Amino acid sequence: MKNNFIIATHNIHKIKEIETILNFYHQHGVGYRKKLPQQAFPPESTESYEKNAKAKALFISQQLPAAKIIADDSGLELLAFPGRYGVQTARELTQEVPDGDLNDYLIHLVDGKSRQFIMKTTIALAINNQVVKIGHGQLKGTIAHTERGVNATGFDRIFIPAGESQTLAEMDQPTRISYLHRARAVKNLLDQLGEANESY
Ligand SMILES: O=c1[nH]c(=O)c2ncn([C@@H]3O[C@H](COP(=O)(O)OP(=O)(O)OP(=O)(O)O)[C@@H](O)[C@H]3O)c2[nH]1
Repeated sequence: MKNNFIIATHNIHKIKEIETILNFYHQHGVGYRKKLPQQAFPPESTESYEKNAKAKALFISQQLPAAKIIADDSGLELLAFPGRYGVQTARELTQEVPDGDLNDYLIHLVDGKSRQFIMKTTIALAINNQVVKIGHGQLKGTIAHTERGVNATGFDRIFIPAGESQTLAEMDQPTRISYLHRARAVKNLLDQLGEANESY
């Protein structure tokens, strides 16, 4: 069955990526701004991806109770800096690199150190003010020495999945999607709903 999901986030890049991922799995999604005026989401906690994803999904579900609301929380974990980023990635990176180039910053942050990272996503589905499913996804790999690839933007230009030599942005779309932390979380959620099988 093709589901119509509403994506609860203020991040337009995230909306586009989740729309693409859902289409890849023969599903459909649009940002909440297609249904509601812009909202001020409650502040995120520092405790867990799951708590933040649930809070964002429930916040929009309260206003659109009949809809299937999905929200994710994602974070970067670096082996070289175990205490940094993670659930606070958006806040910490915004403070450290206010208007700058995040990729350039990360490339040099790990110079001379372990370049290994894990990107994690937790995605929550809320319907009628209740969280009904939680999906998880992660990608392990290394941070490239320079940005590479034109098939995607953002971290995809510096993330090299473990066992690969190309960045995500150098890969074709099906291969790239198979590695994306957010796509893996969406797939995990759809699997739980019985909506994503290998025949797609
Ligand atoms: O290039 C990227 N590709 C990605 O795939 C990705 N995933 C996360 N991030 C970064 O991590 C922060 C936390 O993300 P986050 O889940 O807290 O979302 P957010 O605060 O931007 O939006 P919202 O969903 O909370 O409204 C974001 O701001 C980005 O700096 C990414 N950057």
